[in-house]
Amino acid sequence: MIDGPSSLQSPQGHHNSSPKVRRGIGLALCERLLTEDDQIHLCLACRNMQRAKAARISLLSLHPAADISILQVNLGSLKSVCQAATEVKQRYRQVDFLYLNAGIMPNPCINLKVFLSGLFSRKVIHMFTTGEGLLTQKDQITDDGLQEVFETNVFGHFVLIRAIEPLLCHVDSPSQLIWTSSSNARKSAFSLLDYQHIQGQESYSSSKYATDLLSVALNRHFNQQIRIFTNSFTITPYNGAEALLWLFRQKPELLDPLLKYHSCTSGLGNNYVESRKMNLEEESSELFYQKLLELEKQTLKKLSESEEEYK
Ligand SMILES: NC(=O)C1=CN([C@@H]2O[C@H](COP(=O)(O)OP(=O)(O)OC[C@H]3O[C@@H](n4cnc5c(N)ncnc54)[C@H](OP(=O)(O)O)[C@@H]3O)[C@@H](O)[C@H]2O)C=CC1
Ligand SMILES: CC(C)=CCC[C@@H](C)[C@H]1CC[C@H]2C3=C(CC[C@]12C)[C@@]1(C)CCC(=O)C[C@@H]1CC3
Repeated sequence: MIDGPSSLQSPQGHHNSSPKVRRGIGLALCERLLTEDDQIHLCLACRNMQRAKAARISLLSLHPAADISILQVNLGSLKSVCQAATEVKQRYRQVDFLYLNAGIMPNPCINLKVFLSGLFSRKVIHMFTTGEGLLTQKDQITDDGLQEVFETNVFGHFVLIRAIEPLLCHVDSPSQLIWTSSSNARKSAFSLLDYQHIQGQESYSSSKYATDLLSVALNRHFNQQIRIFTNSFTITPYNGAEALLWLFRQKPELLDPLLKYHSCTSGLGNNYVESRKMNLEEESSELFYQKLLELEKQTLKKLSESEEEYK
């Protein structure tokens, strides 16, 4: 999911006659961005239009003069991602900020053994801030034949970025792409040989590590125009939006593409941003990027062939 001035943002789901506004990090970010600058144009990219409208109304109740539009996108469907990209290209000439915030962690289960041993070890704080090795998930396959967590958290965003690339790369005013990773990203959960995480049970950690790797490769390929940020465990969505808002205020050329920017909250409840070096090799990021280009080629070909069949 995406968001930002002259760009896009967070989706909401479920078929419901009176949809409630889902108060995640995406909506908190929109509120904070509009408080910072109510002249921006926000486009909320959401998978469920009812909930997108509810989010828009909620934002307008706080910022009545704000310019907010909505757009439908389901990141777990390549067809939907391609349609959304076409729509974005029709509506806008340039996207200044692209926030890729959507992410799922389906059916999480706590590994009690890891939790109990972590509780009585020196790593207890690390465990509570990263959830490292603590959670397993049950993944499933999408209609595109991909792992759902991988497609939603990584590949859907990747295809979208590439599809709207002409709106992002302007020499005179470069865009900022801010992709939500996590402190839960873990190198050992990811494998280049199984980047969709078909074989493991830590698809979320794997997908967030994949995000970190891709941010580095995208930054290189898009001529230093991409920056990544990550959250730690967030006590409230408002706190979780801290690094996202901080990045909105930064000059991209002063940021280091090998750092992740974490939203943190002190014991006294003060929010701050901390940068930490990512645990990755640039060579792996490039290899992964090439693999995704290949996957994109194959899956888009399959999609257009199946659409031809229906004609
Ligand atoms: N909460 C936390 O502690 C942390 C969160 N993060 C990351 O921050 C981001 C936001 O998290 P948070 O606000 O807590 O999570 P939420 O579950 O509240 O929000 C996630 C958003 O992603 C959307 N989404 C899910 N699947 C799709 C899809 N297929 N297509 C389009 N949109 C989709 C959801 O839409 P819908 O309403 O339709 O489901 C929802 O709006 C995620 O990337 C998450 O991984 C990182 C670190 C910590
Ligand atoms: C008392 C009791 C049963 C505590 C369990 C706590 C855990 C449920 C949390 C401790 C650290 C948390 C955490 C996350 C989820 C919940 C915990 C595992 C995330 C993995 C959520 C999504 C992220 O992106 C990062 C978070 C890191 C910390």
